[in-house]
Amino acid sequence: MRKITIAIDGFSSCGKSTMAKDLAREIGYIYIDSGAMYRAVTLYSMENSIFQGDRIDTEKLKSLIKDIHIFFRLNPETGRPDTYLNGINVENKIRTMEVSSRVSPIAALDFVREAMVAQQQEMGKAKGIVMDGRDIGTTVFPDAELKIFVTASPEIRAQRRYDELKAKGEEASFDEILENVKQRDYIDQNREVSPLRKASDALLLDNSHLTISQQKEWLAEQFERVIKEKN
Ligand SMILES: Nc1ncnc2c1ncn2[C@@H]1O[C@H](COP(=O)(O)OP(=O)(O)OP(=O)(O)O)[C@@H](O)[C@H]1O
Ligand SMILES: Nc1ccn([C@@H]2O[C@H](COP(=O)(O)O)[C@@H](O)[C@H]2O)c(=O)n1
Repeated sequence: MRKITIAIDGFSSCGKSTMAKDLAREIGYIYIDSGAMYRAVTLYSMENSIFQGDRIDTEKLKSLIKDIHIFFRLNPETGRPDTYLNGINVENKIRTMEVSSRVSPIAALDFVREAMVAQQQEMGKAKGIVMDGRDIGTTVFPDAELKIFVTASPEIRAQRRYDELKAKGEEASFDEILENVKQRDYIDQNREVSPLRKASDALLLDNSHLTISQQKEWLAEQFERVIKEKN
């Protein structure tokens, strides 16, 4: 059966990776969390004095970007891919609030996007991939056979993230998370390069009132429909 490319975009913390990972596992496709790549560049920037307060030394980052190597490896315990930055597993480190609060300005830099998009396109060359992010259906894989754009209210998204952090035993403030979600949405939608937009041919999914299993079922139906059409 011919494999396809699946692009899942949308606002922060709305459940894109939850849906994407589950679908990829069930259909035997590769799953790539493109946000993890921007988070890894941000962590690298934090660890290499590229941030001076909130200011980003863009010239320094530009000169070092070729030294940033990101890859994913399946974690047999979680059954999910972990993110590696220059050979080190940074999966937990890139999910902190500090990284979340710094990632969108880094992801707005044209040379950072150019480097990440090139790697993402390389990963998807052979198709059979589910990638989630902000510009997958518009820029990375404009010819993807199945495109989804996910949304939910900021309050619902912040609550989901808050619950997740609490369940992991991490310190979390609902107000701080809500502020971060809104701030990232704003930067992601208003940046010059590849702003967050629904691709004109993407299906819109507002999952504010859907359970994880309902959205999973909906996505599986969309996949089955497209696969039938394409084969
Ligand atoms: N329909 C849903 N109902 C309730 N919780 C959900 C739903 N979908 C996802 N979640 C939970 O919401 C949280 C955020 O989901 P997820 O990490 O998949 O979002 P995301 O869109 O990939 O976020 P980010 O953009 O930050 O990477 C997770 O804790 C996940 O379990
Ligand atoms: N294709 C993408 C994916 C992500 N970003 C930026 O990275 C941030 C973190 O992404 P998460 O999916 O982990 O939330 C996100 O807020 C965007 O700023 C991007 O620009 N393009």
